[in-house]
Amino acid sequence: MNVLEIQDLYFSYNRENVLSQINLSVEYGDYAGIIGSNGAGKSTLLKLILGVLKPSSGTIRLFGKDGCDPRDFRKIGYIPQNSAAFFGGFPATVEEVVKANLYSQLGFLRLPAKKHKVLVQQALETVGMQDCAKRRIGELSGGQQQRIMLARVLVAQPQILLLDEPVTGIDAQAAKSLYALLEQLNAEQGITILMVTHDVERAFRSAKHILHLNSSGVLEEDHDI
Ligand SMILES: Nc1ncnc2c1ncn2[C@@H]1O[C@H](COP(=O)(O)OP(=O)(O)OP(=O)(O)O)[C@@H](O)[C@H]1O
Repeated sequence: MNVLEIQDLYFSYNRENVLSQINLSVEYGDYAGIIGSNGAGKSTLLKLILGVLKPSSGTIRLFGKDGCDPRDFRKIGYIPQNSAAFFGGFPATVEEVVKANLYSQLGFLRLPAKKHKVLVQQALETVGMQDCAKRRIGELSGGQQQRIMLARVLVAQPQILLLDEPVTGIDAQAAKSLYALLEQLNAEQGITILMVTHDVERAFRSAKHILHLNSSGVLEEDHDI
């Protein structure tokens, strides 16, 4: 069964055509990587899936429904490009950053209950960062911050992760262990992953399949490295 189904999608900003005739199916439990050169339209494709942008033509079905239903937002764990740099500037602790993503369960004025604290603790354990819960996020390394970004979305127990360049700006060792973590989340928790990356070599090793968005804005299955 497909979590995401895109048919005949075209998209342009103003008059400039960015994506052409995109067809994509992502099954529950899949781990797919999207590669492509700078400006090919990878981030744009994620924004269309999220419903932030509207297709010029074609259809996007997510969780079996047309478009992105706001009630389904909590089923999506989206990590935008450079989000660690954004959150790294917050004067907040790691657990505060993670807990803030429970907003849909907490409401504005309610204090977190024991179960919310447990969810935060579990999310931090999943990414191996439980010992840093009380530290300021800005004090952590780029690789550690990226793990916190992952914990921040995992705390809401998403069904699909949409990751935009998750290893940008982190060293080779941290990138390797982040990929290992993604593989584990996919294999052991069945979380579906759709990841945009420039890290072609490691993405081929980590993801179950790779799609290439070419410079004409067409998406095709890629079997080469
Ligand atoms: N808000 C916008 N308004 C107009 N054009 C835009 C806008 N955002 C992106 N573009 C253009 O759309 C094209 C695709 O951009 P996008 O960011 O999706 O590419 P990308 O494949 O993610 O690139 P990168 O690998 O560099 O992150 C680029 O030519 C870009 O200049």
